[in-house]
Amino acid sequence: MSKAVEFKNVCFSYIQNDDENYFLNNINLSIDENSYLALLGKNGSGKSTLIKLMFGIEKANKGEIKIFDMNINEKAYEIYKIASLVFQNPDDQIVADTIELDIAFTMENYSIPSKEMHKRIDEVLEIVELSNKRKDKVHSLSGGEKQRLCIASSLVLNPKILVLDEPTSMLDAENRMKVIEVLKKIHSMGTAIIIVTHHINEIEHCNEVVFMDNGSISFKGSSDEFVRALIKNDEFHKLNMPINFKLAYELYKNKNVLIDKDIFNYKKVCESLWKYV
Ligand SMILES: Nc1ncnc2c1ncn2[C@@H]1O[C@H](COP(=O)(O)OP(=O)(O)OP(=O)(O)O)[C@@H](O)[C@H]1O
Repeated sequence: MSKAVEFKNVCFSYIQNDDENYFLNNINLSIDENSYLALLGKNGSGKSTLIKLMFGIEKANKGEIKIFDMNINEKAYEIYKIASLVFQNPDDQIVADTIELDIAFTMENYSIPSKEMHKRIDEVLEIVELSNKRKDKVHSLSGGEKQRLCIASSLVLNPKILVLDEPTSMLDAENRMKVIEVLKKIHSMGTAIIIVTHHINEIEHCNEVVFMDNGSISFKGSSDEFVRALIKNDEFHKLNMPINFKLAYELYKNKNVLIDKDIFNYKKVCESLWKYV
């Protein structure tokens, strides 16, 4: 299986010529091409920094970063064809007045023929469920729709990996779910996904989790393993845990009952709780 992302012994500091106090110190990370990975961690733990390095927005002081076997420092143009980044705030990303022009922008940069461009705009709008808004002005969209437009624009070149930095942080629960449904669809079509998020329940849809703490990777494993780690280990409780995890943690600690498989099913979590109250 190909590696979508590989970090080898990567060190990075925001302070120039600082070779002693790296913020990211010796990061080794390997992400498979079929991964749907959640990147978690407290504020300031280094999640966005890792993403910026992945896209060459910041340069590593030491080590090597490869996207599908291509070095980010040598093959940036080729990498941007197969790797797309979606920012937290859609307004940082949207460049045109209308939806179709915004989606066309990247394709124009890569000189895609006009006929193909029109076809691709239809396809990506269908994926994000905005087909009926093709001719609309961007300013008429809701926050959730704008975020889905950014996802559509990031899909035009059919990327092999899509990276999203807190795409749901500005959205209400309903719009968050819509974005998640779109991401599930994109993953099922064969695109690797990395999503930075503070919403722990979003790991339900992921197959892998990376947890960052103060510039280091302190956990990498399957989402099932991470669920069990959250329930069993005190160390993660500095996070803002959702109520289902808090209840599961208390049940495990006080009654030695482990609710891991049903953790995302509130009814089942409550049923387990009722037995002990
Ligand atoms: N351009 C910059 N110059 C200097 N320091 C920076 C810069 N960008 C980020 N930092 C610092 O690097 C550290 C990690 O920041 P980063 O944005 O990667 O964290 P994060 O985990 O994404 O946080 P959040 O969840 O709040 O978005 C923080 O201490 C931050 O202040």
